Amino acid sequence: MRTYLRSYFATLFAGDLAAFGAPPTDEALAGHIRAEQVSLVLGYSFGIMLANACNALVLAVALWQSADWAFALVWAAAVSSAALFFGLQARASRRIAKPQFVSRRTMYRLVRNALALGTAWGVVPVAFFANASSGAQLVITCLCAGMLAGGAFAFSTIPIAAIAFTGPIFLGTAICLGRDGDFIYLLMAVLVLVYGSVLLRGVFLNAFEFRRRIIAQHEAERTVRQDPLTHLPNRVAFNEALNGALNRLSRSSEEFAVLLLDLDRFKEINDRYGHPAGDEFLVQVAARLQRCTRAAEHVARIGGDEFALIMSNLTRPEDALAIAERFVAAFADPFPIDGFEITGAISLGIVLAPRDGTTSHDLLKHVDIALYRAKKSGSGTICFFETGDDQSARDRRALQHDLEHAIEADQLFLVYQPFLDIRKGRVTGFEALLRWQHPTRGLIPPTVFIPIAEESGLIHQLGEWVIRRACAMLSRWPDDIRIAVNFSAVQFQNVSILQTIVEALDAANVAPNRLEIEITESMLISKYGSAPAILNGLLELGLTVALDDFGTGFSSLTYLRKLPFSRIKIDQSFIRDMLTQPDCAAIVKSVIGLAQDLQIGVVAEGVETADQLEYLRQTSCDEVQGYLIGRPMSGSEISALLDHDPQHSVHAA
Ligand SMILES: Nc1nc2c(ncn2[C@@H]2O[C@@H]3COP(=O)(O)O[C@H]4[C@@H](O)[C@H](n5cnc6c(=O)[nH]c(N)nc65)O[C@@H]4COP(=O)(O)O[C@H]3[C@H]2O)c(=O)[nH]1
Repeated sequence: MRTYLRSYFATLFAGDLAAFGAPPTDEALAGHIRAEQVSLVLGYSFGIMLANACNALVLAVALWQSADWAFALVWAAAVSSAALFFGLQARASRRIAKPQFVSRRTMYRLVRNALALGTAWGVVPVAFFANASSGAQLVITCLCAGMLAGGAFAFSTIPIAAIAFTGPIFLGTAICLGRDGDFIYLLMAVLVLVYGSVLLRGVFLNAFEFRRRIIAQHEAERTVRQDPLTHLPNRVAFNEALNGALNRLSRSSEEFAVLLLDLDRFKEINDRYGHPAGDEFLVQVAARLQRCTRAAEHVARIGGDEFALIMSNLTRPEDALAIAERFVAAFADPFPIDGFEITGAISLGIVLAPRDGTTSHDLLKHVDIALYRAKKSGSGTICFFETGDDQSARDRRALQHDLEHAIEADQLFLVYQPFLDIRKGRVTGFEALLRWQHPTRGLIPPTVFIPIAEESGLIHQLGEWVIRRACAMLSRWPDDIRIAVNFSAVQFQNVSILQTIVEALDAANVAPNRLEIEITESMLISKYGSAPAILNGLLELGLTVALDDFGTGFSSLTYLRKLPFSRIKIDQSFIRDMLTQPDCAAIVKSVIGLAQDLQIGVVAEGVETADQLEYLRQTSCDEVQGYLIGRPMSGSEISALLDHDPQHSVHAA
């Protein structure tokens, strides 16, 4: 019972209408309602307090001739200075941004102040009415009535504060009127009672309506600011929180950190296990991330697989690192979804404000750059932003700018690396590899500029150029020679590539089966929806498709069964180590066996030594490619080579 009463009174004095039968809310929402109530009261406070001070002075003047003038003067001085003090305080706090949450303690203080001021006015009829002149009595009556109405209006959203303020005035008036015993005064007392109850009823109706409106508005805002899947704050809420943190930084130098997290290989999970499983994965990730943070901090989901956290009041950068490490550790255990154990991982970028920026634009740009470096360094990496990062981002942008003009400036060219049929000892074709001769930076390798082209979308233009150039070159070579062209995952976004291929083959007048497209494993499970359509389109056109870098990506055995590849290319990392590491040798042997069983060709990439070639010959590998057979060469070198040896019997060195 005691606990019940204690909790009831705590709710009552916190201005919560649940104490008067309204449905209870959680503390976060209750705090938000209190913030709205207090903000409204503060809005009126300065004017009302000024009126209080004036009224107190009017009363002192009206009682100047009365026997109680000295007490009235002291009373008026105390009330008007208290009213002015509170009024100025209210005005000052209005200048500060409106809080989203107000504690119960603040509301207790407000109710207490209302009671104190109400009591001060309640004293007036009791202490001064009897000895006052009839004119002064009229002034007292008017003032009390005005105070009652004003108080009820000011506290119309907080009934308990309205009761605390008006209650003593009603009581004082009732005592004053009842004490005399005069019938007219008794009638007046009844009138005051009726008047009071109508006033309070109005206060309650208004307060309930106000609360209902705030809750509805809060719900609406929550849907705008909340990610519907994970129920975490979304990008809108995150941006607001970031602006709030920046405001606090400028006002009170409160430092903070922004952590940006990206799920590694989320697209693969989505594609492999289906979208419902992908959604469930995100929900579980959100819950694990939220468990790693401090109570007042909320991880936000700001993109498909991107999460962010603002760590306010940061004392040391190590604190941000500690949370980041907790995030990484949260992925140690797999996620149980639909009977599967799905493993996940994240990469993280961190910026510190003000060190890394004092505007949201700079901070977001820099955290993105830090995340980019983290992702490049591999899963589970955490990177703080470094000034050098900015330089490398600028470099990337400059390179992208130059790449935009590289085709028309004739800076791109293809080199060709041969495939050797081991059994026949002759060249069967060449892989076209793109090169960029930059006017000032020299020769830039594709591993540098292809990712930039992919990120910027330039790859479509580049890819089309490569296809046309490769087909044109192919037309100069014998009919039994094929050419292989690399395809990026991004190119699978653009169905028009099929048209380009048809046009290029037509223009060069070469048979489609001489053109091979090399795609990587990761492309098969890429996010690009049109991938299967384009793959089938390629096959329908009569092209062959090779699976590049086999063994380095996600297991694509299922795809091997589903899609009619003509060749698998074993990644060079396995070839490099197969003579020293038994596991690599086992993988090479089983991939060759697999290709034979599936009746498709198999090429070993990166063959550099005669021993490697011999081993591959013994394991019945079909074709090899690597520096031992030939480095990438220019078109004219290849033409000269083929002209010189019509049988293409280029033997290994
Ligand atoms: N250490 C060693 N390396 C060898 C050996 N034999 C060949 N290589 C290199 O291995 C890479 C093989 O190409 P990739 O796996 O398709 O990997 C290619 C491919 O993914 C991409 N790329 C090249 N040209 C194009 C293109 O036109 N379009 C697209 N989308 N990507 C391209 O750039 C990657 C790198 O190309 P490159 O720098 O030309 O590097 C080439 C080649 O020069 C060897 O015996 N030892």
